[in-house]
Amino acid sequence: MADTAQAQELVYLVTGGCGFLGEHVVQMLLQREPRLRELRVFDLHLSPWLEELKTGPVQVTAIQGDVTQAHEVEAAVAGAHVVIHTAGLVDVFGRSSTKTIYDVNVQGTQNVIDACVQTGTRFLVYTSSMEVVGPNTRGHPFYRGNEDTPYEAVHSHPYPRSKALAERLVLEANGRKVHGGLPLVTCALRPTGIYGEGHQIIRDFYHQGLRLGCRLFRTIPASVEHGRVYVGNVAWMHVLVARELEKREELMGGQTYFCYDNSPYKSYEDFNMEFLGPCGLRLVGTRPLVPYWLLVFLAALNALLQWLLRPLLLYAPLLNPYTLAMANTTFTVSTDKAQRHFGYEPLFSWEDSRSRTIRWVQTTGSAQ
Ligand SMILES: NC(=O)c1ccc[n+]([C@@H]2O[C@H](COP(=O)([O-])OP(=O)(O)OC[C@H]3O[C@@H](n4cnc5c(N)ncnc54)[C@H](O)[C@@H]3O)[C@@H](O)[C@H]2O)c1
Ligand SMILES: CC(C)[C@@H](O)CC[C@@H](C)[C@H]1CC[C@H]2[C@@H]3[C@H](O)C=C4C[C@@H](O)CC[C@]4(C)[C@H]3CC[C@]12C
Repeated sequence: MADTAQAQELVYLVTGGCGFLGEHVVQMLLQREPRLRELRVFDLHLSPWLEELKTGPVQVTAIQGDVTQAHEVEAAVAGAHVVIHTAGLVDVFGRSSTKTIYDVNVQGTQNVIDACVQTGTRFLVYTSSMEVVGPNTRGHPFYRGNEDTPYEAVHSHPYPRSKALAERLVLEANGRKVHGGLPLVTCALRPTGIYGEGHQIIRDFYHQGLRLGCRLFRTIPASVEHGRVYVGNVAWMHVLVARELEKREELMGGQTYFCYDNSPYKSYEDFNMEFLGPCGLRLVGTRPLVPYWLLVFLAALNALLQWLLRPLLLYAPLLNPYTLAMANTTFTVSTDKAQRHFGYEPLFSWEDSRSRTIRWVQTTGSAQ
């Protein structure tokens, strides 16, 4: 728990606080925000671990709610000093309808903004995504770019489109007068591919490898870099930006920041092997074992099967046209904007991030 030498008078709200990133943001706030009096955790699905947090010095208020319901959001926001909005539908596998993705990611974000304005909450941090930039539908590489790198952000998939629209709503809301007459101060954080304890996709790859005789088969060229960032460092950036937003509102208000740390630049599959290798898996092939055209065909077949089977069951494999295109397009960031604007430095080294993730994957293997 954080040192309580400072007066505890702040109320924070974390939407999506029971999610993969949200849980780490909640824990990081409790450990590193000494001014916290109350921490509200708002989520559609509340997790049992919340109960363990209710014995500490900070009042942890679990709120089961839906960001698409404006009245529920307003009730949760009322009285909060800061809102960290991580709630979202992260779906690139075709599990949810386009409407549902927009309802949650766009309308839900609009509801959070409106609630801040109506209740007088002045500081809003939004969890955006690298995908609001790219990779774009043209497959243009984004090689170690930054927040100012020119890039044609063109999307067709509902998830990146919804994130881009939501981010624009948040940034445009910066400066709006909230109840009480003071300006709303907003900013958006853009994590690249987050990894770490609780990451469902790495768990899926691990279990897939176990089923294939402790092997995974390379499908992506090793030369295609994909940006990755440790969940603890993303959580730390959220806590830091929320703290500094009040002191530096002129500089930080309305800004976007990529989330970054010292995780190495590797292909998506090679990066995953940093954790899956020590857990007993090996990646077969120094280059893709099947030709790209065959992967395109298989991805399209998966999409067709998903559509045909939808009335009967949800078929949502990792390989689909969108995930294949993403994995095959270089997208990495190299920036220090967060350091320059609010003094961000990664809290966890690459070595620490890696060992923590390996330990977690090893526990999930026994828990399958
Ligand atoms: N995972 C990544 O690699 C990654 C990368 C960049 C950005 N992001 C963004 O980070 C945020 C969190 O992502 P995550 O990976 O932790 O996903 P997640 O699915 O683990 O967490 C999302 C949380 O939001 C909650 N939620 C969903 N719909 C809701 C609703 N209608 N009302 C209230 N709560 C709702 C879910 O219950 C869940 O707890 C998302 O906004 C996502 O776009 C994720
Ligand atoms: C089946 C193979 C082609 C395999 O290599 C596919 C990997 C694929 C599931 C992932 C490749 C890139 C990932 C995405 C990326 O890390 C960034 C994202 C942004 C974030 O906001 C949400 C998650 C994601 C879309 C992430 C999802 C998995 C990949 C597509």
